[in-house]
Amino acid sequence: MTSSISNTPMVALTTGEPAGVGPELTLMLASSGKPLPATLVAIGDPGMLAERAERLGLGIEIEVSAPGRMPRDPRPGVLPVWPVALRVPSHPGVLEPANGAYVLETLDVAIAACRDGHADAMVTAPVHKGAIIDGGHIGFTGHTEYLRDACGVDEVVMMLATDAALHGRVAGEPRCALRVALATTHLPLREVADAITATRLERVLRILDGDLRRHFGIDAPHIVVCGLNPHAGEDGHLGREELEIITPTLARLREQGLDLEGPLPADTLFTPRHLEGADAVLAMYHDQGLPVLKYAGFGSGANITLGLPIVRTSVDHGTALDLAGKGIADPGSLRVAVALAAEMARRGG
Ligand SMILES: NC(=O)C1=CN([C@@H]2O[C@H](COP(=O)(O)OP(=O)(O)OC[C@H]3O[C@@H](n4cnc5c(N)ncnc54)[C@H](O)[C@@H]3O)[C@@H](O)[C@H]2O)C=CC1
Ligand SMILES: NCC(=O)COP(=O)(O)O
Repeated sequence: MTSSISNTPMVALTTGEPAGVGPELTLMLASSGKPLPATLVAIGDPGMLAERAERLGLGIEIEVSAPGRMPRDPRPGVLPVWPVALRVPSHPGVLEPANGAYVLETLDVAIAACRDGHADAMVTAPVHKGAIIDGGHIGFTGHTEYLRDACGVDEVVMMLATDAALHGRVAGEPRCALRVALATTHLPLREVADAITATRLERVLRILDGDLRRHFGIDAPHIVVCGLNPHAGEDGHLGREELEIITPTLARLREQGLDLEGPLPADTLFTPRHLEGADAVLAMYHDQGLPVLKYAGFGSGANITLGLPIVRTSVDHGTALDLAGKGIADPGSLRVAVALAAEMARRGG
């Protein structure tokens, strides 16, 4: 048992799709010389990581440890790695679906470490959903849903936040401080409306309210909720989900003490007047909320899975295959995700 929350939290960092930027961002972070508020252990193929470090001229030594164990004396310039073997060799920018099983194994190692108390939190570098599915893992849609199932909970909530919004409520927060949670995650747009049920919305809002208190120290979160349809349905003329599902669910939860506003038309919700005083926005679907978030702070935000019994954060971007192996991808979001995971772990997970 190596986790020591009273000192520096121990963060297990999965290195993600091996053909993407995850391995090099991990190495860049570990070799930057800038202090991190966590002790890092990377999970991935040690040979691949050593090869990428050499390719990019990053002066960092890979030190293999047995999963769950840390070197007694973590040293600068040395990255501890819990090894998982690639299934086939990996080259930057070239997807190999056979490595889907490798990627999922790195997640399993991190989840087990968090559950067994060997790590205080997990941070994930990006995976390529298509490659994992093409590798035969048909039901895979993303870390969020994989973690939900692996941790045996009914519902989780994906929330992304810009850096300024990550550390609790700050007086005079800049306008770009945004937390955006999603009522639905990775599913075809065609299926979104059917997925917006009263049961799902109620679970999502309870998790969001509870985890804003637990992880972000916000006592009475004010949550602003988007409508699903244009103009929030225009009184039923442009869709009935607001009248039949969203409005009644919000009313029921308000009676139980949640501080909810909406449903508001999503096109004008993301303006200063509505965002002022909002602790989070609940968007109905992925591309309703995330483009705004990424416009406000791409590269310096983080993705948090709410509703889990463990702490998991991630980057705000994907595998960036076009940049892989070139050493030009920005490690900013990974740094923010590690710092946030450490902060959440210190708050008690
Ligand atoms: N947390 C995760 O595992 C995530 C995984 N993905 C996956 O990534 C794959 C590619 O998705 P895309 O939609 O193409 O998004 P992407 O984020 O990989 O790329 C979009 C654009 O942003 C740029 N970009 C991404 N990360 C960057 C960084 N660190 N520094 C500088 N520029 C960066 C890319 O070069 C590209 O121009 C998909 O399979 C998707 O499912 C996407 C988002 C999150
Ligand atoms: N766009 C965010 C995203 O796709 C992240 O998904 P996940 O793998 O963290 O579930």
